Amino acid sequence: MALRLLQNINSPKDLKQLHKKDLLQVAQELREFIIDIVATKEGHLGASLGVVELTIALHYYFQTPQDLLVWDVGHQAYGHKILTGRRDIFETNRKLNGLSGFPKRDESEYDTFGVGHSSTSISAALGMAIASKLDGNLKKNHIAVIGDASIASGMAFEGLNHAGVTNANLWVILNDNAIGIDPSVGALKEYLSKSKIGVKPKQDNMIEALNFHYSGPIDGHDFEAIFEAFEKLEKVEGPKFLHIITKKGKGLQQAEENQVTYHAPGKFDKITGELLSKGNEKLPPKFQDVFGLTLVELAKNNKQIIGITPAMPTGSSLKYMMKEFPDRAFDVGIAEQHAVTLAAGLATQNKIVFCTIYSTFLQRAYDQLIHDVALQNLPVIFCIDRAGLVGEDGATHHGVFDIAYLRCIPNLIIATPSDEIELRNILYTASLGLEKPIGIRYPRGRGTKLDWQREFKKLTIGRGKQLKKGNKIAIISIGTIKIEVEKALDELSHSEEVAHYDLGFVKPLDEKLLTKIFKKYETVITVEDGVISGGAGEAILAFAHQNEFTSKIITLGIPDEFIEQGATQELRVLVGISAKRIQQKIEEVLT
Ligand SMILES: Cc1ncc(C[n+]2csc(CCOP(=O)(O)OP(=O)(O)O)c2C)c(N)n1
Ligand SMILES: CC(=O)[C@@H](O)[C@H](O)COP(=O)(O)O
Ligand SMILES: [Mg+2]
Repeated sequence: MALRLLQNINSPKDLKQLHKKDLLQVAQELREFIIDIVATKEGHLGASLGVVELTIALHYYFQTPQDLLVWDVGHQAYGHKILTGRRDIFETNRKLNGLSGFPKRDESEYDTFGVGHSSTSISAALGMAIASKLDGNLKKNHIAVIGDASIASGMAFEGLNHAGVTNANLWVILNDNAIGIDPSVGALKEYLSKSKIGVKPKQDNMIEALNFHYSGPIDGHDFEAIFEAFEKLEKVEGPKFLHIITKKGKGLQQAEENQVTYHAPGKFDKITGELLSKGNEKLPPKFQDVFGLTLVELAKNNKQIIGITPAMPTGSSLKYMMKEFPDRAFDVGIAEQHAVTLAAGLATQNKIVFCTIYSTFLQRAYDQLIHDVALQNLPVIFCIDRAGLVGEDGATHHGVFDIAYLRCIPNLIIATPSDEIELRNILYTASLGLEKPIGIRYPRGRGTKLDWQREFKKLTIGRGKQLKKGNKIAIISIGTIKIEVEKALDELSHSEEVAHYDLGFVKPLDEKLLTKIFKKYETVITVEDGVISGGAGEAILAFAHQNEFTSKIITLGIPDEFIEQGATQELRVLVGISAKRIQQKIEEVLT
């Protein structure tokens, strides 16, 4: 690919040397460059393709990095990274020790705010704008770029609400492509689509009602229209709002036509756009599909069952229930707090609610979990997806805090199924009706069992089990990290000395089983794919201490630091919970 212009753009300064008429060529080259790299290195595609013109226009018109640009979520910031000095290392995007897939303050002065979770941009940019004002810096622009799905989140509205009563030099640019990862939902989406086609009378403009100077909607792929809007809004004081319409996936036909798939498509042919993933028929299922398909099975037999996802129907596989039972399965948009309290409300009316949320996004709804669910002991079933290390999304997305942040909440059961069968059985058990809320955590990706659709078995809450006998050391694994322990034991020369237990539940702990273990073994090693501080291993340590057991206890898990991006397996090696590292630890103890 010839990068006639792009190859000479090492910073926005270089971009500004070009004539406006050259920007179309830059846009074409930038698109090709993004497609070229994402086709082989993988990552988020559609969102960055959709904002190519906007990205170029922002860096051409404004004085970045003095003017502060905040990307919401940041999955659309690939063009921004490439134009701000990271073109030649962009192929390391999302790889171990490479560029982060999201803007990150440590990485570049152009990355003004670390992102990954959505809907933070307006608050962050407003904070910067207020600080500039206090410092007497009245010329500085502060620009939040936010998508139509992200702006529907409560947090974005909190930011708009505040900004509207300030005179801050804040720009909010709404990149409206009518889709999140899945199609956008809700009344705001309807409002936006009406304003696009001019059905809404001007006086009904809700953004103007919030005291913003509003401009739009305009074609976000048209440089002239963008510059004209920038010039117009620059003249007014106080918060400004520009509504642009773009197409997600713009420039790659397949990505434009299949926007859900091409949000993050994996490897694909850069010319045809054809996906390169092989047929999946012979592979074990994804945990998400075990969840989603099992839920459909359960919902068929029980009309009280309801499903909820905040904005991740495809990722979580709730899409299966949404298709089969559209009246009982809800995508509520990027609204984790609402999702949890909605679940609580439904549970007060005796509905059996399965609320599926990525572990990292459940952090958003912590108070709702405590105040609305646990405190009232409402038996909501939280299906905590993407638990553990998630790989290339990195520090913003790893689901490593959940055990620690859930363990301290009274009433809450924490289940850590160790494979697909256990997941299926705990979903079934929960559907029969529990007296308390439960969090069921499982990881991103596939399990190991092709024959997972076995007959349901009711589990006893709080019961762990022995998987392998041994006489010297006991390994207790928590959840699906069991597989790494099994591999470690397979390759161990003195494996008869090592027993293996599956904890099953972090809360309540299987005290009977733990008592047996501590009475028998000199050394106990716990292995989890969550943080050590406050994790399951520490729960076991506390149990041993309280009961005056004297075995040596070694806790393996995520150390007290943020883990960056990389392949999940690479990261497991790094933190010491891969099969090899567990084996080394056992050998250390045995010698
Ligand atoms: C708090 C939170 N919930 C969910 C997500 C997952 N997520 C990432 S991007 C995205 C959709 C964003 O859509 P939009 O804001 O319209 O941007 P677009 O992808 O269309 O550019 C979602 C749901 C997230 N990053 N953060
Ligand atoms: C940017 C973002 O938050 C999502 O696109 C996330 O990367 C999805 O993760 P999964 O690929 O695990 O569904
Ligand atoms: Mg969108």
